[in-house]
Parts: sequence; structure tokens; C-alpha cells
Amino acid sequence: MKRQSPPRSKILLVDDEPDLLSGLKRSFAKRLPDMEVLTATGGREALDILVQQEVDLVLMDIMMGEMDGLEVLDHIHSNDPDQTVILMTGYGTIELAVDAIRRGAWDFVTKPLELDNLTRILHKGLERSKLLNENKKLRSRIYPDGILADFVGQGTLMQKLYKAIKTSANSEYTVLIRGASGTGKELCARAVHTLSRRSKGPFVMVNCPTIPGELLESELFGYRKGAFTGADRDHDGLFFKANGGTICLDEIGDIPVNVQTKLLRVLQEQEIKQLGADTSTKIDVRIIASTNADLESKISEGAFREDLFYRLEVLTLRMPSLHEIPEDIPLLADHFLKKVQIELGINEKRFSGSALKKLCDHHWPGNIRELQNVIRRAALFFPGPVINGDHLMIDSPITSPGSEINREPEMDIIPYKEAKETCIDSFTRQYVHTLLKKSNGNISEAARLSFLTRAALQKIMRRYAISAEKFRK
Ligand SMILES: Nc1ncnc2c1ncn2[C@@H]1O[C@H](COP(=O)(O)OP(=O)(O)OP(=O)(O)O)[C@@H](O)[C@H]1O
Repeated sequence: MKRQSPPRSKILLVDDEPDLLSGLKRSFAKRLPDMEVLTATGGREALDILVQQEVDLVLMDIMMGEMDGLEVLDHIHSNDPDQTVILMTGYGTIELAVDAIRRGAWDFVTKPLELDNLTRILHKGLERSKLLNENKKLRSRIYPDGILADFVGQGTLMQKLYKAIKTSANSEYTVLIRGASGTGKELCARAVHTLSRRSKGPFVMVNCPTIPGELLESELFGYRKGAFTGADRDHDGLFFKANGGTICLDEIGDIPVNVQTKLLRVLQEQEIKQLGADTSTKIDVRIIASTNADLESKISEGAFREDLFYRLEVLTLRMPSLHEIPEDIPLLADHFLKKVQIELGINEKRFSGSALKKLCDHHWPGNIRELQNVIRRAALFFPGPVINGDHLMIDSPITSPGSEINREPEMDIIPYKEAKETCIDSFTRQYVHTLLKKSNGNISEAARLSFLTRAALQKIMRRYAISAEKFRK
């Protein structure tokens, strides 16, 4: 197969001296053979070219007849603030060049041109353009039909979601992502960040219930050395880690009221006063919160601050449950099957008609994550090119790896790490089922027996779509 060569970088040379243009073009052909060089003898011509073509770098003289370089620079940047422009200036006009830098030129070179130095600067300028372009591409990871990269689903509800994600990404407001466990809330939070102007900054995901309540405040906001016994050094905290970017507080409904109060202050004042600090520090962090809890009920029980709720839900994104988007199940199933084939390096498989029907008929309490796990298990445990209905262990959630192996003794040989993860999945499911059976569905009792915190156990239950209800007598 013929390999495609990478696209050539394009440089636009702008100068009203045709001799200089043709001289430079000849020199560049020798020194920069991978580049395409375009030329323009004036500002207007240059602007026309830039409207029609993507150019990686503009090298332009300041002193030009019809429109000087600074004026052209302003026009270029009003259309594309990221365009890399290097200006050429004669001796004695250095001040002008400094002014140009202030107005957004990336660099300048002095005439007469010293070709080694110019080549070095051009390489650096092109490197800058490349990085900016990669970032732009990342930010516009939206396919022409409006679907976001990483997301699968084309039905009406998913289309509405993509639109809402894009709108949220274009603003700086706080976002509240609501939806049941496994519906893609984390994926959604990442998409809002990636499509926003903060995409170059950090994205910090905080699973609130996994941090014990008494540590959450110091983990989120940090502390100064000596703030409390054991604080033997300064600790920045997750909000500072997210400075310039986005923080996503997952399961916001589970955070203690004292932390809610502090969070409210951060939202109102955009500054943090760390434990043990004398003064507050300004921060620039966009907050996304996600929850599968009924926050309104929590408010009426006094467990969640109403004022914080209204601050958080400036923009609300609702993730549909999988049973609400049945038309997308075959697409998602195919997507996960392809993914697992790549992850496990196994031969291509497909679903039989009975398998697809079973997938579409199931109610999916654990949503997209449950679908993903079911497909992973089927692909892992059953060799052969076709996954049929019997291979999908949907109806019998209490499965032990042993029983699966007995039913189908021949397993595909897959990397040890993946096999182990899948067994951990089955083990966790079985462990929690046994635990809940023993405690008659009493979560506090189950947490006590397992030495897990109640919140940690609930998190596991949500992740595996296990409800305590059916274990209650
Ligand atoms: N529309 C989708 N297309 C492709 N993959 C998806 C989609 N939605 C979710 N997923 C995948 O499903 C899995 C679960 O998604 P995610 O962790 O974002 O859910 P969640 O709602 O945050 O779950 P929890 O509340 O339990 O933390 C992830 O592997 C994610 O990549």
C-alpha cells in the first residue's frame, strides 16, 4: 500500500521588493526543501491568500508601500489570533519591531537577512504553529455530523447531549452533570474540558466518596505547614493542581456540609484560603460537578446546601440512561466489541442476531458501563468468531469465573493483566452479592462486615449496578 507523505508546511513571504522575494524563495528551496513557499508583493494580496489557504507561518516586511506590515498584522490577527507571523525590519527600525511584538507578531528578524539565523527562527516558528494546530484539532474533536469523538450514539437524545456539551464548552459557567451510574458522566466532563478554551490546562477528576470526609477539605483546598498535627509541609491541594484548567467533582452529593460551605465560597469569590494560611489566593478553575443522587431530596433532608445547588446547576447536562436510547445499543455494542478486540489482541468477532436481540431487550440498570462489561466478558471467555445470545451473561449476575470456565473450558489466551482485571470484576460482583445476602441488604452492616466505608461500598455497588433492595427480606 502506498504510504501517504505528511502534508508540507506552508510559508507565506510578503515583501514589496520582488527581487528579495525571488531570492528568498530560491534560498528556501535549498534549505527548507520540505516546505511550500507562497509569495505576495503586498498586504492585500497576502490577506487574500490567507483567506483561501491554511498557512503555517507568515514572514513579512514591515515597511511596505500600500499597507504597512503592522496594519496587515492587525488584519491577520483579527481573523486568526494564533497565526504565527515573523516580521522583517531594517536597521534603525528596531523600535517598530518591538511594537510589532507587542501587537502580536511572534518574532522579528533584521535586514540584511542572515540565512542561518532566519532558518533557525523559521523552524521554531513552524514548531509553534504545529503545536497550536494540534491543540486546535483536539479542541474541535467534533465530527462533521456533530458527534463528539469518544462518544458513540446517534439518536435524538445523544444529539441533544452533544449540542449541550458544545454550548457548555464555549462558556465558563459551572456545569452540573446528572445521570445514573455508568451513563458516561466522566466522559462528558472530559469532553466539556477538551472542547473548552482551557483544554491546554489540567483536568483534575476527584471521586469525592473515595476520599474520607475528614480529609476531603485538605485534599481539595490544601494546607500550610503546621496547620494541624501532622502537617509537616505545605500541601497545594487539588484545586491548585487544576489552576488554569477544570476540576470535576464526581458524586458531589456525597460531600460533607462543611466542605460544601467552603466550596460555595470558592465559587463566589474564586479564591481559596488554605488551612493554616493567613490570606486567600486567587485561582482560575472551572468547576464541573457530577452526581447520580437526587440532590433535591438531599436539600429537603438538610444534607445538601440549596445555595450551592443553585450555584452549581447554572448549566445542567442530563446523561440518558441506556434504556432511554435503545436505538444506540447496537452501535455501542459494536464499538465495545471492536475496542475489546484491540485491547486483548484477539481475532475479529461479531454478534449473532440472537445476541443483538438480547442486548436490545435488556433493561441495563448499570447502563453503558454494564454493557461494556458484558461484552468484555463474552469476548474474553468465549472463543470463536460469533458471540451468540448464550454467551452474554446478562441474566445471571452472580457468576464465578470457575462456573464460566466449566461451561466453556476452552478460553482464548489473552494477556495476563486483562484476564486478571476481568476476574476481579467477577470477584467483586460475587463478593458484594454475598455481603449483601449476609446483611439482608443492609448497607451499613455490609460496610461494617467488609471493613469498607459506607460511601466506598455504595460507590462499588453503583459501579456494578448492584441494588441492595433485592437482598432485603
Ligand atoms: N456514549 C458513550 N460512548 C462510548 N463510550 C461510553 C459512552 N458513555 C459511556 N461510555 C463508557 O462507559 C464507561 C462508563 O462511563 P463513565 O465512567 O463516564 O460513567 P459515569 O456516569 O461517570 O459512571 P459513575 O457514576 O459510576 O462514575 C466508560 O468506559 C466510558 O468510556
